Amino acid sequence: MYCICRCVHRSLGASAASLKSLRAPFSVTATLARKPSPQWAKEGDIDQDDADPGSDRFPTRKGLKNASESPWSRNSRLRSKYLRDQDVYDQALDLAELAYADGDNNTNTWPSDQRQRQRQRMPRSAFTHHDPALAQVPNGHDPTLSFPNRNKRSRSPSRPIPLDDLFSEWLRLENIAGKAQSVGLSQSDAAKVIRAFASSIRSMPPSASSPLKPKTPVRDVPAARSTLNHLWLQFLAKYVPHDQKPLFTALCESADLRHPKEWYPGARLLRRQIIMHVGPTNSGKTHGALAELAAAPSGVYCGPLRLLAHEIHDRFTTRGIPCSLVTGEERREDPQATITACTVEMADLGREYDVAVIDEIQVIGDAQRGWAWTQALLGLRAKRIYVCGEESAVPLVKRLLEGTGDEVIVKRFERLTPLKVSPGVVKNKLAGVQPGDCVVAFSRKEVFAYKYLLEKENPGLKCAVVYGALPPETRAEQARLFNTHRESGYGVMVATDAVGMGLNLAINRVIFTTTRKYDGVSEQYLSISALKQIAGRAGRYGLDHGSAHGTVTAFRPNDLRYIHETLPLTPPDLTSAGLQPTPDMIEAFAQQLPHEPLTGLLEKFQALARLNGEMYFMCNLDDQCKLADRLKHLKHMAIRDQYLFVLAPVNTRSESALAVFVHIAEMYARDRALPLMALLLPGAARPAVGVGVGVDKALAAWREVFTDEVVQAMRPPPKSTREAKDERARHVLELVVALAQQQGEQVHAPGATLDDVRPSHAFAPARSRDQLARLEAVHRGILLYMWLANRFEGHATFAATPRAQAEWLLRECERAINLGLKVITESEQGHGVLRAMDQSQVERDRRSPAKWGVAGSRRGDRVETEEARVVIEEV
Ligand SMILES: Nc1ncnc2c1ncn2[C@@H]1O[C@H](COP(=O)(O)OP(=O)(O)OP(=O)(O)O)[C@@H](O)[C@H]1O
Repeated sequence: MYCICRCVHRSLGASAASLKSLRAPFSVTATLARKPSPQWAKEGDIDQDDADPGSDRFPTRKGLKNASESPWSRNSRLRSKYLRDQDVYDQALDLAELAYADGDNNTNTWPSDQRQRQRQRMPRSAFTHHDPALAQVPNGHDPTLSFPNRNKRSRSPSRPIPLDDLFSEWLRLENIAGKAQSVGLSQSDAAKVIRAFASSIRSMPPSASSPLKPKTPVRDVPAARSTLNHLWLQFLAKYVPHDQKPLFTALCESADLRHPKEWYPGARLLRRQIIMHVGPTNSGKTHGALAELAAAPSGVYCGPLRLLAHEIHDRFTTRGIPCSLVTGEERREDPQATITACTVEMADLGREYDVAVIDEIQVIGDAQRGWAWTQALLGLRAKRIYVCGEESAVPLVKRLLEGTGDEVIVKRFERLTPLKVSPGVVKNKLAGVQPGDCVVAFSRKEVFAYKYLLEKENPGLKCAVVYGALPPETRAEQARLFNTHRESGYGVMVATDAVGMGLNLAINRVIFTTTRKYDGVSEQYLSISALKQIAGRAGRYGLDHGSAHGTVTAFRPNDLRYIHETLPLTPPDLTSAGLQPTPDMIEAFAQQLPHEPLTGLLEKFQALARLNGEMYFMCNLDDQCKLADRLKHLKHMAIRDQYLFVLAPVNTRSESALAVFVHIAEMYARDRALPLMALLLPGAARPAVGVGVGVDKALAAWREVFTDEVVQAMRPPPKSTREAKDERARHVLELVVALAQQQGEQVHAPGATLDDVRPSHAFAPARSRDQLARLEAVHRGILLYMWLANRFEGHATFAATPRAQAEWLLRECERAINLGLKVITESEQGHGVLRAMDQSQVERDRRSPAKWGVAGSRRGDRVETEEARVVIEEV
């Protein structure tokens, strides 16, 4: 008891007033601490992902250093990684004791990365804003129960669960311990408050209207979660230091996200007709919606990818229907157009349309991007909205629109061509791959390894490739090569799961190299939805793929078995839609905490946000927090601007991408011009500008990439005219001049003439995989620059680069990537990668044979079971 009191005392810091106000409640919880309730505090209550505390994944919040700056940050936070076992509360106390004994009471750690990952428990790579390829349902029931590593959030909404289990899950998913700490409680105090809360829930008098009934399994899980959230905030308020209560209340009000329908009064004034086109892939649901859009006097298409927005834009314009294009990075306004093709985040909610199309609605449940679909669904001002996607979204969409007065009509579609699962694996493995096949792997490395091996094994065969890091335009070009393989020779497509959305491919057979994918934490089986989406690419209706149906198969029997069992299943219904705070909300929130850096604001907003948990979840703000952490030195940059910056699509796992991001932000904060070229000089995977690159160097650098050899190798495109070349040359000159001016130099260097840079290409084509990766990074850098330039149009930082110039550079970069893909010949390294993969796969399968329901072990491709042998012989 003495220990406990000492911990509490110390953790409360030096403030006597706070101590006074907190002593009473904590003496109660300290008593409770002797009667732990392990069921409610078992493994997983607190983040378990054990990572290096010094790594970027755990940004340390150092913005405010002492109690006089902010009482919210004065208490110590211990690393929750220690708190993983059964009795979180006792351990918390022990650790607090240890920490204070070490004098380590300034450890200020906020494991938001783990928290969110635990919360969503989904493959992060499956749906990032860089590569939103395939929907993994982060909520709802996953019936692939016979397979391990299934989504841990999965549970049938109708199956009652014990209150204890629900509570444990809620603690973990909502990171309740973290939330308690974010309002100023130390970790040990937070643990005690949680226990007191648990106790109060258990002893609550039964009420007919409450979904929480002591000792009774919970039936309505979403409602129960929502009730817990609500009660928890009320409960927590009691432990907030007295002088902080008004602030706490005001912050809670600013973070109230319970009524998103009311955010869009314009849409609420309309009585909209929502027509849901649902069905499997390749069922014509988008085709039908686009036909309605084409016939409408005005309208908008909202798609999940830049690639799709471009495709729809091209489709309309080639048919003579004027169409504007709006993506985060590009804007091509046609004054004649009444139709717009855009990415869903860019949907204009201020404009009225006759018809709108929202594609791939199931992404509404995505942990990162779901908010954009929620916003489009609730906020679009269109008389008729066609909502296309999976059947799993129907119940959620209906619930979201209840009470809006909108009419919801559901039209169901069937696949236009049958999809068959092959009875056996691919005969002769790599040698058995034929033109029209799409080989699916799950990393860029594997894609190139398979490309190399397939081309080696099958002389004369060429492989097109598609993976997430490729620019959309390059993916489209690779798709074109594959679709015209009789002329181009690119008979086989090797792709990651990025192939699952947005490309019209004449695939006859999809071959899975594996059905497991690393999700950033561990290897998981593909979800039903992801499997269907990829497999469904086979047998595309209307394209000549050489068969009346599509086929799906695998190289390995285990994978084929998974496909056989999983493909007929129905994806679980989505249970909630994503929400994300708007810049206005963050700004209002920030006004109450004027000294708090953006990272802290985002963390606190998440901690205090109130949502209707029956229908909504808060989108993952991990990446935004990471980016915000990188901007914390820019103290004079307005919070709103910082927030807009951190919403930009940046690969937070790439240090060079982060460096480019920070560099642009620094230039912005100082109101300094930053021509795009300054980011792109050779060797400037990191920003080069500001380190004394002069005109001579710049010109030399340009000459380096415009070598005769490169120009010869690239050959001007057939359509290239003298004027086109001159235009390019002018761009180059302008860029050089802009760079020179930015360096405060005059342009007097010899060589600054049109002739010198004609015919010119900005980038040399990649000749190796590393060079290709560099070009891909440059491409992402250009896109980031364009994205920010669009948000901060007219600002001095971006004014130095006209949009046309940026687009030209983008196209040039894509050109170099496209050419690179044609000339790269892989080394033996590829073989090594694949062999290693193969071995580890075999090893894994051997270690866990029973999980398949396959009784037997594997040797290479042979499965030693009667059943499997039959399968193989059937081939
Ligand atoms: N009525 C039709 N006439 C001609 N082609 C059609 C028709 N309906 C669909 N298609 C073609 O069939 C293919 C699949 O259609 P669509 O893209 O609408 O399917 P989907 O169900 O939206 O599938 P996915 O989500 O995979 O794109 C497209 O190439 C489309 O052009």
